[in-house]
Amino acid sequence: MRFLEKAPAKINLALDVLYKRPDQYHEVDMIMTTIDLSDRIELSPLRTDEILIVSENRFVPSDHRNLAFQAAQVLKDMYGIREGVEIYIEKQIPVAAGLAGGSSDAAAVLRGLNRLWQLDLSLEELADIGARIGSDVSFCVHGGTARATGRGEKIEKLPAPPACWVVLAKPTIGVSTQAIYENLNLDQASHPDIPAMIEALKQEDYQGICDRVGNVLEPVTVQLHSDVQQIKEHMHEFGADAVLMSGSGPTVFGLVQHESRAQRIYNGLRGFCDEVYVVRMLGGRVPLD
Ligand SMILES: C[C@](O)(CO)[C@H](O)COP(=O)(O)OP(=O)(O)OC[C@H]1O[C@@H](n2ccc(N)nc2=O)[C@H](O)[C@@H]1O
Ligand SMILES: Nc1ncnc2c1ncn2[C@@H]1O[C@H](COP(=O)(O)OP(=O)(O)OP(=O)(O)O)[C@@H](O)[C@H]1O
Repeated sequence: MRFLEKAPAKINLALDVLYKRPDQYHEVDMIMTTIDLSDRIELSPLRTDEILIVSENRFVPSDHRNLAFQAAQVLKDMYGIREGVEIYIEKQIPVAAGLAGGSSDAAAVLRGLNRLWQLDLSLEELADIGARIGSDVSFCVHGGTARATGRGEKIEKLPAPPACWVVLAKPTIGVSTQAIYENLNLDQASHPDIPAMIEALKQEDYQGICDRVGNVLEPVTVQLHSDVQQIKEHMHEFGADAVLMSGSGPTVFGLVQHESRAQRIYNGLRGFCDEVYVVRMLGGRVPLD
């Protein structure tokens, strides 16, 4: 028997950093939402007691460095499971992009193994376990739209944004999340208004959401990689209603309400950027054109 799980990417509609903690992590306040760009995870029981990672994507590690491997290992250790599993990862989310691809794969493995191994854990319990693997994993266990605080592991559900299209453009550079946090100078940061963003979500106020997107990590990544700024400018030029870098980058997203506009931005950006995607915001409540 095989168990299938979808592992959707996330974007940060707002990302604020409050201070650096003694444990070297940063206290954050973020609004995250899942988008319709997903990896597919397939879990198959093995006769041998091992965790096997299979993926055709050459950037995906096939050993303990894979967050999906770590998710399976944590569950095995915690619950004394003496069964093996093959984890097949069909990768659609670009790697090291700021879209939480690895974290979402790990979250999908937690949800899937909870079923396969009949552990009967709640999403909250799985999210707590996920926090041991990475700061974005707890959010990815729940998906949807949420405020994430602490180092990212404290999750409060929020209403989904109004239906809209998301254009993603990833420059061909890799970004280390750790390096971006280390280069952040909080004295110079311009902080997004998180309560106002939450209010806009509650009011289903698309323009309000667009007006309030903000990411304190964006200037840090832009300083190191000028491509990110260029892509942002092109997205604005081609008519996006809001433009922001996701997470620690380097992927930039643009929001629009109409598919025709999304297509125009896509066509315009293809000239500058190899990896461009048009996807829907997940959990939108109004039918899209
Ligand atoms: C940038 C975001 O993706 C926004 O959603 C997250 O804050 C980062 O989440 P992540 O990639 O799951 O991060 P982790 O794997 O837990 O941490 C990677 C590194 O990022 C830095 N880090 C991460 C999260 C956080 N709240 N403060 C940090 O300073 C730490 O140096 C850490 O060693
Ligand atoms: N399942 C996985 N898929 C992709 N990369 C993985 C996975 N597990 C571990 N990695 C490693 O993690 C690194 C970061 O990849 P990932 O795609 O998760 O980054 P990201 O989207 O920037 O994450 P985040 O937004 O959570 O900071 C990669 O360079 C890769 O070596």
